[in-house]
Amino acid sequence: MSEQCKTCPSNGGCNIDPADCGVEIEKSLLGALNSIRNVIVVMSGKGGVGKSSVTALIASSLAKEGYAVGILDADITGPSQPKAFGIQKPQITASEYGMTPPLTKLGIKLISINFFLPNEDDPVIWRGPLLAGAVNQFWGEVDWRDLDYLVVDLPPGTGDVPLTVIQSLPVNGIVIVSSPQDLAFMVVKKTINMAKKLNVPILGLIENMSYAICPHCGERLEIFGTSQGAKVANDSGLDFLGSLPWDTSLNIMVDEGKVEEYKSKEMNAIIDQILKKLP
Ligand SMILES: Nc1ncnc2c1ncn2[C@@H]1O[C@H](COP(=O)(O)OP(=O)(O)OP(=O)(O)O)[C@@H](O)[C@H]1O
Repeated sequence: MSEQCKTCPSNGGCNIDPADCGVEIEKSLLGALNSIRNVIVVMSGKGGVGKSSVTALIASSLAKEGYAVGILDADITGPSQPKAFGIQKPQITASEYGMTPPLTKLGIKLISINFFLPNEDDPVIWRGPLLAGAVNQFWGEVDWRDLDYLVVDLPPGTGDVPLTVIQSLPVNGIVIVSSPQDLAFMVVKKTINMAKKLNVPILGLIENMSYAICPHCGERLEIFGTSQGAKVANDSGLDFLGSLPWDTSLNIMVDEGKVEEYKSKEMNAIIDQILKKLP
């Protein structure tokens, strides 16, 4: 493996000739022009509660408010941001200031390990230190320039990558995402305790898939069990940022790469709260 491949996030896992890939960059200038005002980390205790979708919605809502926004997809083994935003196989260019992140339709700067894999469905089978190394490179070797908000999508749980991000990035606030299942709340408490132990401010809890609205009668149905978000937040001394409904149109938009087009009054109310905490 060439020296250049060793410092690349794909870690030699692609087939591109190092002479053609454009990521050989002078270390000293990497990230030198970056000025990131707020780093928001989105965590969940358990997989599948909608953390990546919520990350995409937070970033999209902030971009719609006119802020300069980036997304660091730190869910290295299960990256889903490229699909949600419909960015597949972008040509990544680089300058002496680092890799230039591709832009979404709203102009959100997005970086994800998927951009460096030969095929988007290739698995990333790395141990903790390599995963953590990729995240550090995405932070320090991407040419983010001026951002009002960098939203970080973490893998679920409290493993190596969440620990690396929380300990090595200047995190301004954590958003915790859960869903109404008992198990999800049991594990979400572990996440809350981890953030508390590491002394990083928690912006609050969002309960996703909290309920569904019957398309026929408009009744609010608690399909995943009784909503517990407000109670768990209250018991843990956290602010409850709000609930998001199960909404098939969100599911479809994420699948079609059009998450930026999703409109939600519930999300708008959540963003208002986040902006009050991190203006
Ligand atoms: N509120 C919602 N309404 C409808 N579908 C949703 C909602 N939230 C998430 N989904 C869908 O549920 C699936 C899982 O969501 P997502 O990938 O965001 O979860 P995750 O917690 O990030 O998962 P992972 O642990 O694998 O990273 C996706 O297909 C997504 O479109």
